[in-house]
Amino acid sequence: MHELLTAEEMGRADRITIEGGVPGAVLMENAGRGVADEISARFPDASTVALLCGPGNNGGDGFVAARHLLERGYRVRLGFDGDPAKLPADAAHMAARFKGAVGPLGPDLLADAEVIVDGLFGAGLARPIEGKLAALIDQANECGAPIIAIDVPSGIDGTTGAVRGTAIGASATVTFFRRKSGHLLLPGRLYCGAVRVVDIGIPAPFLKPSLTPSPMSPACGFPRFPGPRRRGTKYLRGHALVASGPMDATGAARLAARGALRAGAGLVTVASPRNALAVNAAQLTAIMVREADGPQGIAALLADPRKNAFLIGPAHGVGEETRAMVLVALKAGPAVVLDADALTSFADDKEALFEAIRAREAPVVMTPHEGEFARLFGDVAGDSKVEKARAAASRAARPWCSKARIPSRRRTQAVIDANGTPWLATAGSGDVLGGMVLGLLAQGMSGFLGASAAVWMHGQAARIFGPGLIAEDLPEMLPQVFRGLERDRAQG
Ligand SMILES: NC(=O)C1=CN([C@@H]2O[C@H](COP(=O)(O)OP(=O)(O)OC[C@H]3O[C@@H](n4cnc5c(N)ncnc54)[C@H](OP(=O)(O)O)[C@@H]3O)[C@@H](O)[C@H]2O)[C@@H](O)CC1
Ligand SMILES: Nc1ncnc2c1ncn2[C@@H]1O[C@H](COP(=O)(O)OP(=O)(O)O)[C@@H](O)[C@H]1O
Ligand SMILES: [K+]
Repeated sequence: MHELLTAEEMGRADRITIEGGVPGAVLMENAGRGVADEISARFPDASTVALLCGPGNNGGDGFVAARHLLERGYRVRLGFDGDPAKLPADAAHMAARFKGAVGPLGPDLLADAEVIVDGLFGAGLARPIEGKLAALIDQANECGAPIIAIDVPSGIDGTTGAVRGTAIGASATVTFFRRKSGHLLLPGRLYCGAVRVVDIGIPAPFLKPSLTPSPMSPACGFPRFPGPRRRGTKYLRGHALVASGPMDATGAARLAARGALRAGAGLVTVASPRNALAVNAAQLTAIMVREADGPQGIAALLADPRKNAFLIGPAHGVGEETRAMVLVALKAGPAVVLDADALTSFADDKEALFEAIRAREAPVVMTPHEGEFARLFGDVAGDSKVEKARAAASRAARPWCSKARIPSRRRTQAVIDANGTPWLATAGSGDVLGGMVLGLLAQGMSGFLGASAAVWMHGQAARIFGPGLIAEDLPEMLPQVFRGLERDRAQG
């Protein structure tokens, strides 16, 4: 299951199911029982469970879970402060069916809890949590007992992943029907723990996956992942070209070039300014070096149609020359990856970049980090990163990639990466990512799939290496990433 839903889409799924004849109380019963099942499976030996129930249907799920836990022999401490008469109908029904004691929502609930169930707020979170409930959330987080969140940790926006006021830090989250985008987007992802999806009886045909983002995984298109052909040559695996910065800033291009080579490009060349030729040549072996000064130099190299993918930006320098080189490349035939300085160089002339992108057919992938994104697309509207990314993509009207979120030209396709690790927060890791995208485009992958696959592989490489990672390590982990993919494919 790869689809993700926004809170609004989930509400629509509920409504359509209920209108189709499945009572809301049945959905809530299934949801709450799913939560109780998760507690039973995870904590078979616990005796005391505290349930925090809020004023909406998330609280209703809590009442259902409490009833099942009571029946299974757990000692249940349920906190609910509201007026039962003001609960939504299904939640009120479930509150009436719960026969255990109900106490106030306060720190006493947590005193001897071995497990805490968070049913304060789910999809209906409408504003920042404040006052007494915010304090209770902080106390729950600090008390040391594991917390199981119902649907989404209270305080996390299920669509954007933003923290509203404060938020429950869950060990696990039990959600219903499908994961929501807020389970994957940062910072939400860090508050969810393991996310388990429970089937509550919403029929799958409701889904129009084209309207939803997807968590990125090999199943999102890796069956079309390129590899060498049995009787192929290196020329059939593409020739990637990377523009080097000046003499004192060449490392980024070499990192990217190594990423492209390890990602499988048949040939990789660093296009180097004359004054940096010796530095580059002294540090490259399988990767070639060619002289290319300014836009004419790049145009001359790209006149060879076998050079089918070009990356510019990492440590390239911001200014008129970089701008001119980007425009030359966009006029030529290869797939183009724009990163870092290649993007910043257009901060004051964005439309020139977008026009040049719109005027070409071959793929363009942009890999801005947050700062670079803001320089080019700071004024785009949208509540979530996904919406902002989609708005930006439609402005440039091309597939693009923004570290960890990749929408395409078609508004319908968006992917959120869930594979990255904080070990990637190291100088030059983004340069390697740009090179990996380049290497996949050189092998003929589309902009969208190439960028998606590269971001996933980048995270996977970092996971395999683990602690102590530096950018140079990333390309060297790719053989293991490929082996893992082969293994998964062989095992079906
Ligand atoms: N629909 C279905 O069939 C199914 C739904 N299911 C479950 O329902 C959940 C969604 O339920 P929901 O829509 O009732 O919203 P929920 O998250 O309980 O909160 C709304 C309440 O909180 C209040 N409130 C909001 N923010 C607040 C704040 N900061 N501080 C204080 N108060 C705040 C808000 O007040 P208001 O904004 O109206 O003043 C309102 O009273 C969903 O996550 C899933 O668990 C499952 O059972 C499957 C079947
Ligand atoms: N804490 C983190 N968790 C997951 N991924 C991260 C984290 N920090 C950085 N990354 C990833 O590392 C890369 C850093 O890119 P960037 O900032 O452009 O680095 P550089 O310019 O040094 O090459 C991006 O792909 C980003 O998503
Ligand atoms: K919750």
